[in-house]
Amino acid sequence: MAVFTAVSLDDLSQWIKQFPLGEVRALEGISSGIDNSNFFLTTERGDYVLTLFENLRVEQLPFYVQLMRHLAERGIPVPAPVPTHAGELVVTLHGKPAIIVSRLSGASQLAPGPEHCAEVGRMLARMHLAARDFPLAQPNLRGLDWISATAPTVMPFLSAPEAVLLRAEVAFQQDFAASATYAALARGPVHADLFRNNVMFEGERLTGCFDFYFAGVDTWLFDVAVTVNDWCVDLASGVLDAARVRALLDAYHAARPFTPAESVAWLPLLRAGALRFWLSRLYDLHCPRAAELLTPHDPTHFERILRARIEHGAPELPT
Ligand SMILES: Nc1ncnc2c1ncn2[C@@H]1O[C@H](COP(=O)(O)OP(=O)(O)OP(=O)(O)O)[C@@H](O)[C@H]1O
Ligand SMILES: N[C@@H](CCO)C(=O)O
Repeated sequence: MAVFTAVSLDDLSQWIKQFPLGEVRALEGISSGIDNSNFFLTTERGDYVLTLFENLRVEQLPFYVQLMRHLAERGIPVPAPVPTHAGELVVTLHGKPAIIVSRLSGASQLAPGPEHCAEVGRMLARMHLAARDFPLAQPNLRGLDWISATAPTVMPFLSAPEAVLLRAEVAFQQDFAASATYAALARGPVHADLFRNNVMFEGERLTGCFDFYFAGVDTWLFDVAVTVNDWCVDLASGVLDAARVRALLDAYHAARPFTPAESVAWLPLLRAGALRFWLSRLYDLHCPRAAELLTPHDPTHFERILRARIEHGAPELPT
């Protein structure tokens, strides 16, 4: 269950008047999602999603919400936040910051083929280019600073082989982040969590992506790595599927060509992407938030992916 704050039709009848959306017709809690309370909202004007932020700090929200607006205005298929009559995008409901965004059509594609991966690669490149002139900046809050600070917290819970791998990979990533190759990588606002469950499809047509609440400024290639590590792996083994990797990378490259520095950085950043989610899943498993009711994601999946990248490498980027 993922409606942490109950909201009723009655609660909304006055509240909705600050938006140009007419009367509320229906409200339905959304059961997936682990961070926020989400509702499908139907009004006289159409279909929307209402989100109440349970954990994010209010000062973090402008980056995410303005980024969605910026991308939507440039034709990237992401939820468009609806402003109030007064022009506010974030308002309070039951004491929590809340937004209303447009509802995307379609459904997740949890068993993607190369054609789906090509759509994702194309959209990701277009998104990176469209965000180049986004004026707000916020670092990736799950970047290397967070990784370096969090690794010692989970270390006491790990087996000896896990601890050896985690210590070695954090050191490897710290060295790589200090290199000239890393400094040469293109950067900008990135989604940073573009997993299968955050993208919608109708058949083979991508209809949109959502969940920008891990977005931040980081290297574009890190975003590609996070995306490939989810969309192009065999979920049982963590092994990359060559056809899906090729489809995603070729489509990205056609819209935003990879640079020579990115070719050198590709394997280290695939490892960085695996490390980031291995560690966040370890943290959620061993250090759960108070009153956490949800089943944590399995960390061993990303440990396997990290070991597979270290041992077997990865297909090269297109040039
Ligand atoms: N704009 C949208 N259009 C259509 N469906 C949406 C939209 N936003 C969210 N959803 C639906 O709500 C669900 C939960 O949303 P979301 O993933 O953003 O929540 P969350 O609490 O941040 O979850 P998590 O952190 O687990 O990804 C999604 O799986 C999707 O089905
Ligand atoms: N995509 C994350 C969940 C948080 O969005 C994971 O699979 O660990």
